Amino acid sequence: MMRSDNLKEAAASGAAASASLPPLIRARGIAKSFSGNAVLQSVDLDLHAGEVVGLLGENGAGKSTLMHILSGGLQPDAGTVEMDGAPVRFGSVADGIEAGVSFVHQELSVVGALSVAENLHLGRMSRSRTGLVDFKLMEEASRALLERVGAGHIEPRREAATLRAGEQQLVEIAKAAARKPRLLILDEPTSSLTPHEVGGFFSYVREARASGVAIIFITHRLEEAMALCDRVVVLRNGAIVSERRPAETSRQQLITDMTGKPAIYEHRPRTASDTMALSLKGVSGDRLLSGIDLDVRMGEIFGLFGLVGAGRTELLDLIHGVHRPTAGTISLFGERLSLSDPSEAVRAGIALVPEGRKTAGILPQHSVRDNAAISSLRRFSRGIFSDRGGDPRRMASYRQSLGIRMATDTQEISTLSGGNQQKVIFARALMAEPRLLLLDEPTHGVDVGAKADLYDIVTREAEKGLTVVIASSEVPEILALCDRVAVLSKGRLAGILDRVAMTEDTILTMAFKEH
Ligand SMILES: Nc1ncnc2c1ncn2[C@@H]1O[C@H](COP(=O)(O)OP(=O)(O)OP(=O)(O)O)[C@@H](O)[C@H]1O
Repeated sequence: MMRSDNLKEAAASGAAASASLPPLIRARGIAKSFSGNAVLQSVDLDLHAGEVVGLLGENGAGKSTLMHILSGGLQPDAGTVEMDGAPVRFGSVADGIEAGVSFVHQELSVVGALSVAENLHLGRMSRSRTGLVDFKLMEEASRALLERVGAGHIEPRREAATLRAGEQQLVEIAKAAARKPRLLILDEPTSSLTPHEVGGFFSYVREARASGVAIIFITHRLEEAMALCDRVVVLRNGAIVSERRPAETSRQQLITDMTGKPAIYEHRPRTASDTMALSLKGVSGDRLLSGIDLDVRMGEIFGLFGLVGAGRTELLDLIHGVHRPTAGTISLFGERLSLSDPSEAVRAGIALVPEGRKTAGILPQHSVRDNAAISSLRRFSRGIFSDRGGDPRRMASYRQSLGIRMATDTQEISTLSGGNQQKVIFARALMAEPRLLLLDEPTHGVDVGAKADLYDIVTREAEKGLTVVIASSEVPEILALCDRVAVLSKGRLAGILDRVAMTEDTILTMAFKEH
């Protein structure tokens, strides 16, 4: 196992106050394989009370697997775990929780039909003296919990299904906080939070650290890891390759630790085609959008930026036929679109990579191959699995170019790491050979190296004539990829910036202007 020199020193000083005590968690020689595939190889990790440790690594590096082992959801093939110096072996997640280990997963699991308060109290409903569930008490406790994690704006009575992904994430964090854990594991907790929510969440983590909780923060956002963590551990191919302190390292160094090479993607300018691909005239609809005019040329990569609630996803939904516009017209290559559902969009040559994997229509019980084949098959036939093989050669080529990590494409998609599932969804959209590709936050959960690969592929497809519209809340993504950007604000078009005018400043100023 490779380890950097500053490693042990950093680990030891992570919690100087508790230096004389054994670490809260000491994991030694942790190994795990799936069907003969080694995912973790002899991992050693110490975690001290009162420190925030960032866990970084490429998609499929083994981060979630290691966390499942520490929290009792998986058993290691080899290795030991000690807690406060005594050996422990959690037989289940419940055992882990009992011992004070709480794991907030990447995939959300709130129960949509229940209220926020009920979700927060699942399995531990407050009861009055008469034995009835005391909703008032539950709501008050929920309000306090939500406020603690920076989610005071969420009303406890709200039905959980009506919450945004980011709000659901905060409810999950509040639920974990309620268990008063000693070790809190957070797997990509900020991927769908607004910048404001990230601020509130950071305050909670700092407060938890001050009260002695050990926190593991898994993220693909290196800036956040650098801002929040006392120590950053990098996992590569199932082994720890570095442990560093944020103040003594750089973004580039961490990327190199993760991938073995620096990942830099620069926008490649292209000459605009004369052919109009997508044209929106006075489009209103989906309750929020009003009077949108846009023209996107063939082969252009066109960004849609806006703060939460600006209408980015809603606009993509109108183009993709999820909803019909209440006014205005949408045309694709000069033909007016009148789509009544998304399957018609696929036949018209429009593919969408939707936001959020769970809602992205993956079939979790099915193989990667079946999942990748869905939309391309729909285009040519009406049955989903009429040819279950899809096009294995093209899938193999995307597997290679996107670096999709899996044992075989007959593997169930749900056994892939989160970021690799996202890449399969991306491959699926491209395999449909669309004329127009709609991307809604396409790189959530995708590691920095793979992001650069995805940008490169999108750019290469655009060079061949594919028209791309990408909604993103990440300004660096817009700047890396887009030829122009439309900024939305409260359902209206605040303005369009071309390449020369696009900077972080101009984009954000425009987005905030009418807010
Ligand atoms: N139940 C399983 N069966 C087979 N393979 C699995 C299973 N669970 C995980 N794997 C494999 O183990 C590897 C590591 O996955 P893991 O989820 O730990 O990665 P990760 O570092 O968390 O990635 P990401 O950043 O994409 O979330 C992946 O290649 C994944 O496909």
